[in-house]
Amino acid sequence: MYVKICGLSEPEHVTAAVEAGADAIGFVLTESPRRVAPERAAALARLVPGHVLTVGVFRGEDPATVRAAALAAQVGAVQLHGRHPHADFTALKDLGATLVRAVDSTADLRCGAFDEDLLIVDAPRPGSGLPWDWAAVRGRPTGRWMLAGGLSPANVAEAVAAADPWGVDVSSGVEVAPGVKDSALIRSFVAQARRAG
Ligand SMILES: O=C(O)c1ccccc1NCC(=O)[C@H](O)[C@H](O)COP(=O)(O)O
Repeated sequence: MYVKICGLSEPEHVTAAVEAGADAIGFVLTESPRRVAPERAAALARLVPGHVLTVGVFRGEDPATVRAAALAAQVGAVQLHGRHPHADFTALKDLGATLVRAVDSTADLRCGAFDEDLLIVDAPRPGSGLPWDWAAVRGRPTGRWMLAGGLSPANVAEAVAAADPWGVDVSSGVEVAPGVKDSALIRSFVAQARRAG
């Protein structure tokens, strides 16, 4: 089970996620209570070993803005959240970064349909922490796809059993307050996700 921990902003939580065995770590570079400046993301990314993917998260920005911020943040992946057109992914292909398309369950759920490398199937409002009907997508997404939206250490096993994803992604569920991550919850989520699949 591939595990992404998203919305990190403090060194101690980046280190906790790496030591817990997370496969990917996300830094929000768009409007959000979790937003960090690209330069801070770059400083945090320097704490991450090469086998862990660093992901810059965007929603609605144009490719030129994404490119500039991703280069400044020195992340290995860019995640475009929402209804970005195929052309946005095409425009970013030469960045050499892993491309992540993040959508809700009403979108095209074939990983690679927009030339992305990874797909996230999320709740309608990203970063909301609200569970949704994960079972409703079972069998629909193809390829390397992650389930997101309202996951937590307490429910990730249930969510994996319901949707049978390739991976999982969490933000709110490992926080003690909006935007405030908790190292124990991060460790617990990774452990529970590994156990689930
Ligand atoms: O996390 C945010 O604040 C956010 C804001 C705007 C666009 C995307 C955002 N997060 C993207 C993620 O990949 C989250 O991990 C995902 O939406 C799951 O969030 P949660 O339901 O809080 O676990």
